[in-house]
Amino acid sequence: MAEAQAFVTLATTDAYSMGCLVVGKSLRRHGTSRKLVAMVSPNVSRASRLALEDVFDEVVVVDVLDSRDQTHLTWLRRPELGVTFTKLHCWTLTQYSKCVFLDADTLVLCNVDELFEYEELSAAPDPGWPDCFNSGVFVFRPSLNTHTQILEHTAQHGSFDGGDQGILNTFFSDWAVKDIRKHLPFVYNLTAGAIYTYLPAFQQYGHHAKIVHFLGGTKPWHLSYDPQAANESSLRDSSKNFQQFMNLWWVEYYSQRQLQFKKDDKNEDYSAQQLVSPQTHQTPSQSQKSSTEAHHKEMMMPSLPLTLDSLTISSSSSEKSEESNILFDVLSGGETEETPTVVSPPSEQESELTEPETTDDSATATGEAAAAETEVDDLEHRRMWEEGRADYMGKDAFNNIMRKLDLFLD
Ligand SMILES: O=c1ccn([C@@H]2O[C@H](COP(=O)(O)OP(=O)(O)O[C@H]3O[C@H](CO)[C@@H](O)[C@H](O)[C@H]3O)[C@@H](O)[C@H]2O)c(=O)[nH]1
Ligand SMILES: [Mn+2]
Repeated sequence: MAEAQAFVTLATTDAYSMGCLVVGKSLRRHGTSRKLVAMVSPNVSRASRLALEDVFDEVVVVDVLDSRDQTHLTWLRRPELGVTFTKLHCWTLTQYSKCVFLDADTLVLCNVDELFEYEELSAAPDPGWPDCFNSGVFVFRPSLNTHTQILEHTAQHGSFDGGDQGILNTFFSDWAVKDIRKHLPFVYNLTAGAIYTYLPAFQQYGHHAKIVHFLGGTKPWHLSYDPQAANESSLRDSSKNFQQFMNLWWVEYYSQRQLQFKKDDKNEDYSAQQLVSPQTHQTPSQSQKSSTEAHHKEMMMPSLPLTLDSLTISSSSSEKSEESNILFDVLSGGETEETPTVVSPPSEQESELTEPETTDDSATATGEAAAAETEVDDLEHRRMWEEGRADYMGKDAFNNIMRKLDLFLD
């Protein structure tokens, strides 16, 4: 019997592949010891697949299953969700004994390997109808038998919402009442909507968030990075919080470090590797570099009006705090020469990433000196960050991040 365990995600388009990339990178950042699997449909471009192969242990091609259930999907006002039936193929991954499925629109904020202690089918309540579970994050056991049963169930009963969530909730129909141990805490599937509907609860418990889920029609890849928006005084607090998660998604999207770990240390203990300081990293080989560059050129990217690699935080000793070190870690994100610098907004005709412009030498030099100075502290703080003890969702941490970004961008 298979012993290995894996996190699994899915993309049937290049846009959702961007989401998968962030899911994979955020899992690696937090030192998961489990395998990473991306299921993609045959129409996903080669460039997207290559990018995913940099991060995931396996990129598995699966056929698209489509509900074509327009009536129900129209109720949900999401005609595109029929394709989420494809998710049901995750039960065929029988090379793994247990898996955790993560929607492509999720972002992992700390190590969540403890999810593998849960049994099939464990999931968090859906905020819209808490007696249903949300199918964006769930624990399952691959089994061809279960796969067939679910497909038969689907053929017979359809899906009450037109998507996979409707099917899975009627298939695992006793989830609401049978076994409370199969109810994942909401912090494993914190939906953006909950921030709006119950802000005081978010303020009380939000800093325990472990996985954010950008449920709904607007995904992070539809919006661009906007450090100002999160500080807009006219915005309600809930919108600010949402924007901050959105910005964090972009920071992860552009981070480079995980790619090197995957390439250099495939199948090694990533958490141990991540304790290595940036200065002692092996320089990425030319082939790695060109594959990453190719990915950046070929992947469709919305505009990112930000110079991420220049965002090295100059931390004067008086300013040193856990948050600023974490920020250093998040934003510096790896070898500077590899990260795209200035990303110009794509023109109407051209959706590809525009060639990076030259970096401001003096800014980079100052940044590097500061980075070297704080190396020792960075290691310790990085370790805490990797262990998920960073609490960067805490108010101060986030304010600090936004303040630093604003300072830089001014
Ligand atoms: O064109 C698509 C649409 C979806 N997906 C995948 O399917 C997942 C679910 O779609 P998503 O757009 O994330 O749906 P949600 O907005 O999260 O809506 C809810 O409803 C869906 C349909 O029931 C469930 O799959 C979700 O888990 C549930 O959160 C995505 O994350 C992707 O992994 C694709 O690959 N291509
Ligand atoms: Mn989703």
